[in-house]
Amino acid sequence: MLRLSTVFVRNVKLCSNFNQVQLAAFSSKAPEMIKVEKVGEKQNVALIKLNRPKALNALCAQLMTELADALHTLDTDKSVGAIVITGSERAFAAGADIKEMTNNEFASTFSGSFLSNWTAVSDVKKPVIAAVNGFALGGGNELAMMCDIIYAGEKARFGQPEINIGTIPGAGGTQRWARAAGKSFAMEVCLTGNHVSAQEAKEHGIVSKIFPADQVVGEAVKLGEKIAEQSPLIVQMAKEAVNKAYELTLQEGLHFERRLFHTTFATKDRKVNFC
Ligand SMILES: CCCCCCC[C@H](O)CC(=O)SCCNC(=O)CCNC(=O)[C@H](O)C(C)(C)COP(=O)([O-])OP(=O)([O-])OC[C@H]1O[C@@H](n2cnc3c(N)ncnc32)[C@H](O)[C@@H]1OP(=O)([O-])[O-]
Repeated sequence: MLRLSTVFVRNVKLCSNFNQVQLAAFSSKAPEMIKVEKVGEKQNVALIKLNRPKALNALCAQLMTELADALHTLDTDKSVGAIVITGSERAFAAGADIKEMTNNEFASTFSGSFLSNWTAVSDVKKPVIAAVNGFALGGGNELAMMCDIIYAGEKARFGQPEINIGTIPGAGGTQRWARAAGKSFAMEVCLTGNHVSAQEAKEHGIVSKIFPADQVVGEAVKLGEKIAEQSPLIVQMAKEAVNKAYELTLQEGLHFERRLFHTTFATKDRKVNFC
């Protein structure tokens, strides 16, 4: 069995070690590991590009802090109706940064707040679209699956290779694969570490559409623009209702949906578009 440290030596010359205390300093600085811009005809879609090309966008603490900060800012920016997260054509993200985890020990990891900001994507109220090219592995795949919609390039490779380095997915891989693709395929992905092609990912409900690599981001932005034309309030309700399907029983979910549907009749947004 490979140990994290062994894999690191074989595979990784990576970002310097950041500890959790140092991270607070990053939030006041301009981001270095992501690029954020407003795109689309009306500049109402935010495009976040993961930008650590030499490490295949491995998700180190600094990058995840910058991503969480950017998402928080964009979620409260009224000019933004949807957010697209992408990487490069070679890699969306090759996983959590293995070097940073090399010296982690059980007690400090368990009792501390190790990578606690990883859930930031799933806390965003606005729609988040992942535009995936190349490798989306480990935490990279989990990051994509935290998004609401995944568009993939023809050569995208998804997977949970954690098993190869003696650990398991830690940011939702076992749960989200099982819910989207069912037990059998989820087991195959998590127990073998095998890569999953874009086509297979689409067949198993992880990806909604596949495009040539150079069109994925553009198509994701177009989708973002289409969503951004809708009422932000109603979009938020629709997103929340769909997400409840993962949390509630069918009866509870149907009840939740009905109540939100009733609530839309109290909004100006419905009157403008309906009458
Ligand atoms: C709240 C809870 C939060 C929990 C969060 C985490 C949970 C998560 O589930 C755990 C993980 O993701 S575990 C991780 C799961 N992921 C994996 O196990 C995937 C590990 N990576 C690979 O298997 C291979 O790199 C690929 C097959 C992706 C590409 O192969 P290729 O085309 O032959 O390219 P190459 O030459 O190999 O790499 C190019 C450069 O990128 C570098 N780098 C790459 N990945 C890195 C990483 N994760 N890290 C750092 N660096 C990484 C690599 O070192 C090299 O840099 P160098 O300076 O030149 O040495």
